[in-house]
Amino acid sequence: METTNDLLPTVADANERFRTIRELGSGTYGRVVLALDRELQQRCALKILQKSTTKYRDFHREYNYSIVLSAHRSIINTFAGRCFQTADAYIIVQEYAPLGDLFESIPPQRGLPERAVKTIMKQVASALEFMHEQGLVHRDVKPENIMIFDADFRKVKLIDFGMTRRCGSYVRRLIGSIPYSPPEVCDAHSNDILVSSSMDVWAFGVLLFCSLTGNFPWEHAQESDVYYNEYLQWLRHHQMQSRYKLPSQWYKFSSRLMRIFRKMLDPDPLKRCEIIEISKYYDDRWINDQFNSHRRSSNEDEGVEEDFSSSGSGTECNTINSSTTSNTDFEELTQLMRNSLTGFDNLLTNDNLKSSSSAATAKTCC
Ligand SMILES: Nc1ncnc2c1ncn2[C@@H]1O[C@H](COP(=O)(O)OP(=O)(O)OP(=O)(O)O)[C@@H](O)[C@H]1O
Repeated sequence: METTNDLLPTVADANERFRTIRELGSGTYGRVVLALDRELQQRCALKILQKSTTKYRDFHREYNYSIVLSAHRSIINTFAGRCFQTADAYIIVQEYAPLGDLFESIPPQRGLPERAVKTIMKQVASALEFMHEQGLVHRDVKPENIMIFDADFRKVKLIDFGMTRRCGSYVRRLIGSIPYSPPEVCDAHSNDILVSSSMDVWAFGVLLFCSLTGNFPWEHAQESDVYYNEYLQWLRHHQMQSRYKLPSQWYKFSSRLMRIFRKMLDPDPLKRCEIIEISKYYDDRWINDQFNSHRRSSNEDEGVEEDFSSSGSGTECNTINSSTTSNTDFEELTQLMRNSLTGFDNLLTNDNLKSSSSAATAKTCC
């Protein structure tokens, strides 16, 4: 029998201790509010998981992982002693991130400057590496789950351990996928999917692309997706050492960055690199100079790039500007995903969704 009173103190009136200030976000399983802890006179984030929609087992798992992982400097701090439950909900009390999440900071169709992305990715990679060392897989790496604490991105933290599972365990296949889902999840035939840290590596690669471009590389990592298929064709030719035109949405990246993309975004999970691999690339230039809209000078030396001038059957390479590089619109698609997370009723009333194939896929994670 499940018991709910062994883990958290039950509070009759949460308002006695916490004053709600405003809603910070909502997701599949609950909502997050900014509150003032009256006792400590400190602002904090309350993640409210309704008992009607959250099994005790799921809350218990997320709570425990959140506490254990708090030890890492790039993972959100969960205050074990302050969490509580009411008659209706479990409340996880966490430190408040004043600058919101990374999604809100990425300029759509433009992306963040290379330097900022490197600063962010170093921290996210370190957090994921820590998780993987503990034998845990996050399974929901995306910009909405990376919180920002300062304008220079020197302090960012990973949140949301609701999907986290032990490496080597099995999870039920979900219907649909999101752009961060790896191909083995998108294409899963069996009902049970083996959890592996390589899932996070794939999502990290997509996150890297999104942060640098403000676009998604594809909507789904499936051959039926034209952008994914283009990437796949290019990758296959590259592996056979034959020349093939790099799809235009990858055109701005240096050959070094394309190398790490190939290692992280390998369709075969067994061939994917570890998260730590990225650390070998921080000193390299990631964006080709002529495409770097954030650069100050245009006349710096360039590395030798691959495939740019070769002919092939891939998409025509376009000059980089906001319209030609946009494949899957980052802002629209992520907004669709966010809207969908607020409830299925909203999905049906949102005009945007009616014309988008992502509607049915938006409710799931990798
Ligand atoms: N500590 C925090 N400080 C500030 N905002 C936060 C904090 N935690 C969460 N949020 C906001 O609330 C949103 C949802 O949080 P969270 O991902 O934990 O909920 P969820 O229900 O698990 O969401 P999802 O279904 O998307 O995984 C985040 O994207 C973020 O914008």
